[in-house]
Amino acid sequence: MTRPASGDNRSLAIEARGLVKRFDDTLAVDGVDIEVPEGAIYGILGPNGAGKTTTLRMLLGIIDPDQGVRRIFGNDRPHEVAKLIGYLPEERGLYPAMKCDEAIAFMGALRGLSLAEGRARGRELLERHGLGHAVDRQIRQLSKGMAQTVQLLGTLVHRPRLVVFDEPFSGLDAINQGKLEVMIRALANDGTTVIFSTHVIHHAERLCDDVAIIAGGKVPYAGSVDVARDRIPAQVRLETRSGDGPWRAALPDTARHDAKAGGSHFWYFPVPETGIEALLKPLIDGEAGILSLSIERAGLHDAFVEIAGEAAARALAEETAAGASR
Ligand SMILES: Nc1ncnc2c1ncn2[C@@H]1O[C@H](COP(=O)(O)OP(=O)(O)OP(=O)(O)O)[C@@H](O)[C@H]1O
Repeated sequence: MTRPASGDNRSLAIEARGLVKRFDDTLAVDGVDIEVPEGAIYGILGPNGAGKTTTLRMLLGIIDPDQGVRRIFGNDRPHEVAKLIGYLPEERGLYPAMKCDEAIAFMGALRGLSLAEGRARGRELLERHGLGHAVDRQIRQLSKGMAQTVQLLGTLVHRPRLVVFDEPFSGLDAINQGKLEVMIRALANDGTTVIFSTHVIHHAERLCDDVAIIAGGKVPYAGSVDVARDRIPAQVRLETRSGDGPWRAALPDTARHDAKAGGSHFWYFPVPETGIEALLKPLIDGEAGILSLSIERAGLHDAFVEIAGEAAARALAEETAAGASR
């Protein structure tokens, strides 16, 4: 099933306006507005301490905002719709003595599911996600990644309409991160709305229809990933055999030039307003010797730098590197 593009008239799973939260002298969240359409995969992207967890907790009603409103499926009292929501908190943890199916059933019971139903569904979920062999194992006998997957499955046991994952990729190896991406896409394909926080740009870029970029408690951008990327003009990457000649006049003065040891030359510049075709004739007639030519669209990383600034992007990159080496 193809999901509709963001920005259409779907109803909103989450609507937050002007959320503010202060802890003593820390302004953790400073006027956050977000809109999450039903069925979307939505990312809250930002470095450590940006306000991601505080925002998610306010959306869920775990804490109340000092100012602002939030509506979940149109209801401004999140507790009243708790049974429609699955939540993976940043602090992971299940009771170590419980067996996997019991742990999932327990999480279901907290959302109104009977224990028998929760256990049956837990077994089904474990089987479907490659953990059928672990059904009767206690949580304490699992690896950290497996325990985290069980907790994730526990958030789905009651078939929520909305799932809220706080840094769901942290603590998972690359294989389990890949499986989680598949799971998130499958949830959205079935109509479940997914909102997750992350400090890793490529998870947001690969998965999300929409993102809120958050830094220092503020959201300088909330909207479509594609629109964010298109804020930066696409770049031409041209490789030529020749390094000079009359054809150079066809390139903008600002083109960046790299001469390679192998003898070829690279030129980087924004796609000219006249289009790429107008460049080709002077290059060919002037015998520039075109070796390669491509148009490269900006990634979400470039957009993040533009929107949130170098310092926030550096903080994000440092956390990603630290996470990879843990
Ligand atoms: N209960 C609290 N008491 C005091 N300060 C808090 C509390 N919770 C969060 N903060 C502060 O609010 C700011 C935002 O924290 P928050 O946890 O929302 O950020 P985050 O983007 O989720 O970062 P991280 O990924 O590191 O958790 C930080 O400066 C944090 O220290």
